[in-house]
Amino acid sequence: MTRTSGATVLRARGVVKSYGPTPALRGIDLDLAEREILALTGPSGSGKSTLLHCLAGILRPDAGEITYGELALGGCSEAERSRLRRTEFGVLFQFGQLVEELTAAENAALPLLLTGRGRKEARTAALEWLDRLGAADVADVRPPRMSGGQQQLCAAARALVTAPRVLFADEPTGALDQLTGEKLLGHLVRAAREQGTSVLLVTHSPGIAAYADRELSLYDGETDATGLGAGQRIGVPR
Ligand SMILES: Nc1ncnc2c1ncn2[C@@H]1O[C@H](COP(=O)(O)OP(=O)(O)OP(=O)(O)O)[C@@H](O)[C@H]1O
Repeated sequence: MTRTSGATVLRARGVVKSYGPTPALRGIDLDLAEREILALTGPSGSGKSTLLHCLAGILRPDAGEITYGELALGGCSEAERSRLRRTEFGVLFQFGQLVEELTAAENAALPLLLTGRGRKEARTAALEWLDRLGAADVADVRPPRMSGGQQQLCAAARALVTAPRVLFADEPTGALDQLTGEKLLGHLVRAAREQGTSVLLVTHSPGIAAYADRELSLYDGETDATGLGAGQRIGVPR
């Protein structure tokens, strides 16, 4: 059992988002605590990815408020939101979206190079992260020669190399077989806990959600009838 500190790092209130006539989120409230790993679950089309994109500052909600610490994302310019994603947030998607021409170590070092760190420092940090995530053996391999699991480990190293306060992971194991997926999650969760990163984890899989401290379920753009996810109703955080 892992205790969170309780301080809220990311807060959503009344978040609404539609795509043209299609409502995706109908007024979501959510709190992510420091060091917490929160699983966002629910059926296909329930709004999980849309919510993750809003919380990460990638999409702008139509209504409602999202705050990161004291900072209201709605009041930030695009440039400020990009800076947040480079420095405070990490993102990991179903397909790692690695640069094929670069090795695993070069891919993992990219976020540090983009924030102006030196090549040597960035490479050292990238190698450390690949090692922590169990992918040191592919450090000098390019993505086309890696397995799907190795590619996701490399993408996870890239997402964590800046020591983000929040990691947004959207179905990070969705393209992997169950065993490889659970191995990736095990590494990811341990690494996040070690450095105190909060994680918002979108998943369809109960096996993967079990790695989280708490679960929030979405149905048709809303949290369930009580306004609390299944995990909250049964008294999680575990
Ligand atoms: N770019 C888009 N344009 C139009 N409608 C969209 C777009 N993205 C999502 N939607 C719609 O918004 C709703 C929520 O979709 P979203 O992808 O957020 O759900 P999800 O729970 O993440 O689904 P899945 O588990 O299948 O990824 C769905 O009705 C979906 O069809």
